[in-house]
Amino acid sequence: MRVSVPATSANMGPGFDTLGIALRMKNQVVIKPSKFHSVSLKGEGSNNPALKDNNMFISIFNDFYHNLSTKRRNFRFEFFNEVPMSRGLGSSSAVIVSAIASAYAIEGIELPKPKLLNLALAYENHPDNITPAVMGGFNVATVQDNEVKYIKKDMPKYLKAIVVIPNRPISTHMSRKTLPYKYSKDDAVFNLSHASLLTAAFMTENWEMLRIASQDKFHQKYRMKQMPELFEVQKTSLKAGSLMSTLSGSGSTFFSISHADDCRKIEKELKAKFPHFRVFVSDFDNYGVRVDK
Ligand SMILES: Nc1ncnc2c1ncn2[C@@H]1O[C@H](COP(=O)(O)OP(=O)(O)O)[C@@H](O)[C@H]1O
Ligand SMILES: N[C@@H](CCOP(=O)(O)O)C(=O)O
Repeated sequence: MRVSVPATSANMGPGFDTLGIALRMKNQVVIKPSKFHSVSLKGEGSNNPALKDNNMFISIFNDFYHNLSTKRRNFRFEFFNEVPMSRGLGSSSAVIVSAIASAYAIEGIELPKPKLLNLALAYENHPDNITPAVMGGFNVATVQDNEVKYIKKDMPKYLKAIVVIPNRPISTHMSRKTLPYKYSKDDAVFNLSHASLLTAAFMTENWEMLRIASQDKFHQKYRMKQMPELFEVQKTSLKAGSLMSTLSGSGSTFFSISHADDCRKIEKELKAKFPHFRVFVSDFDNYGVRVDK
């Protein structure tokens, strides 16, 4: 059985804890019944031996598997990870979503995506990464009475993401602590109006509006101060023709969107200016978590 979950970019500027989008890069796990428990890792995390013994995926999988099954089978878990950890690309959401989906699938129990999304909420209390991880596409999400309420929009193929991954991580947990405890009414209205405009721009495919609508006063500048080169990444990307360029989740990755015709030029300029960062073009994912039995 194989489960794959896409990377996600949350916030998208002003949509703090609300907006998120799924990218084509993904984490995959292949699970096979086996005599003994074993774990193999390829890609991101493979140089971290601790992940073989103390792995968030295995502990969430076990929580669900032990609840769903009376049998005590052992499994071989083969991980193929493309989503870097603590870089603002939703690695923890990818792990949570794939572990829950895997436990149900291995027991042959149907798990509708909205139910999976609500189960994932117990492990990550903001819905902006888990929603696109489960559903794919661009999503607006909120939590009401312990349920995620969301609206999804598929992304067109003629738009691409340009992803800049710095060589240093930022932990989401630590990064949230750097944010102000309170915001002024002006800042609240600024973010409310920009997030609303950004959402409307996605829904109506008014891409030229993204540059203005993606501005934020809630979190980016506080977080980007931890890695000041990110201000230059944003400037370079916008100058080279991006439609929008925002911190991805809590960082450190920077996420831009452009027309397909412009993406290689933007990628080239970012690569030339930031040779120590990983820069690449990605398609969007419109499907979300995928289970192949
Ligand atoms: N592939 C993985 N396998 C196991 N645990 C993972 C994996 N990816 C992420 N994690 C867990 O998630 C944590 C990173 O979460 P977080 O700081 O929220 O990063 P991100 O911004 O990528 O979601 C890691 O320290 C690790 O505990
Ligand atoms: N809304 C959250 C999003 C965190 O995303 P991640 O990919 O960095 O885990 C936040 O801004 O803290």
